[in-house]
This record gives sequence, C-alpha cells and structure tokens, in this order.
Amino acid sequence: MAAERRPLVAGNWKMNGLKASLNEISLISQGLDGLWRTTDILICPPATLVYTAAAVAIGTKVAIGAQDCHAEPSGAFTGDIAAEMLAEAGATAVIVGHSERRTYHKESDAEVRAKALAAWRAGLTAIVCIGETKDERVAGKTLEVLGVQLAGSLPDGSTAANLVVAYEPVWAIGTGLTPTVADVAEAHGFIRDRLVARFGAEGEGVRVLYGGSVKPSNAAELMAVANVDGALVGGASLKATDFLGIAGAYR
Ligand SMILES: O=C(CO)COP(=O)(O)O
Repeated sequence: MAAERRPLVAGNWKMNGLKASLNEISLISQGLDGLWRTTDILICPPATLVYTAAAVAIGTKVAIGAQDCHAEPSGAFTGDIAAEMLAEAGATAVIVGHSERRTYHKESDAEVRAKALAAWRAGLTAIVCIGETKDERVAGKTLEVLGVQLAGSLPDGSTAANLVVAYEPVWAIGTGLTPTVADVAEAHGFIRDRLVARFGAEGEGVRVLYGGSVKPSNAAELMAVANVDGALVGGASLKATDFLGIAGAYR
C-alpha cells in the first residue's frame, strides 16, 4: 500500500531577493485559498531575509526555510551561518547539498551529510539535494550517481519528519529542460527503493521532490508522476503568481 505523503511545494530563491520581495510571500499566502489543507508550502529566501520573511509569514500557512547551513553550531567560520541561527531566525527547514553548493563550493557528500545532521541538531528539516550532470546522464550513470549521493549524503536516522530529498538533475536547473516523465518516474522510483531499503517504513514516508525548470505549464504533469511528492522550484518561485500556478497542481 502506498504511503500517504503530504505534498510539499518549496521555493528556492537562491541569491535573489531584497526586502521588496517579501511582498511575494504575502501574495502567496493570500493566494493559497485553502490549498494549504492538502499541501505544505515553504519559501527559502536568502539568509538576509529569513528573519523578516518568518515575521511576514507568522499566522500564514507559508513556512520559511534557508538555503544552506554550516555543520558546526558556532565558531570561527567567517561568512558561514549555523543551523541554530537559522532556526532562531524562524526557519523550519534548510536545503543542503544543492548542486550549486556542490559545484561552486566543492561540497562533498560527507559535508552534505554533516550539514543534514546540523539541521536536525537545530530542529530543522533537512532538504537534501541530489542529481546527475548531463555527462553522467548521457553516460547512462544516472542511477549509479544517485545511489552514491544518497548513500553518502543521507545520515543514519533519517525519518519522514526530518528529511526531504530533492531530485534535481543538474542539467535541468535553470535551463528550461526537464527529463521525460518516464525518466522522472525511474529516478524517483529508484530513490524510493533506496530510502525504503535503508530506513524502512520511515523511508516510505520521506517526501521526494522534483526540481529543475518546474513551471506552471509543466507542474501538473511532473507532480502526477509516482513518487513525486512535490517540487523544489527556483526561478518560478520568485513571483507569487508563478509559484501559486505550480502549487495549484495539487488543487
Ligand atoms: O535549483 C532549483 C531549485 O533548487 C531549480 O531551479 P529552476 O527552477 O530555476 O530550474
């Protein structure tokens, strides 16, 4: 029997957004129109906006997350931010291991795993990102790569409550390209199998999001795929109308 997994539609603003963008959060909350009854909504603004975004989101059905954290709770790590700081600022979740962090900051699976543990230590849900590059897909190595990333990036003790996995093919991020529905089904089915093999019933409950060029026009098709439990949206999360158009796939 398939587990009941509450969909999650999450926005990753990346390095976009000044104070004026907080209005989009208000607009999202106003536009939900009961959607929150079935679907969790999360916005991950840049770190500078987490505190004010959380204040704007109080009393709404929009949760606020962050985009990265350091593994340590404090210390001499200039420019870094601890998970505890994000939690105090009002975040309830943090993205770790996004491909842009893995590429530009050379984050390894072991570092991503340490960051996920830091998220838990601070009481945050860890949204762990994995995904293959174009070269890896062309070489037929997609599932192999996903398997290695899952084994290395997910800590022991992952549960349906403390972990979300985001499958984001690197070549689909910001490109307008998306995998076929069959390819999404294959990747998500593989991820589910690995989650269940390692975490049992908890792995059945972990939500697996698809990310990479999700738009209002393709959201319904992607969200209907088995084992796709929501979306991690980049560019189209910056405007409330686009984001609501995607979340509306769960109406
Ligand atoms: O990286 C992503 C979300 O984390 C996806 O970005 P786009 O939706 O802009 O392709």
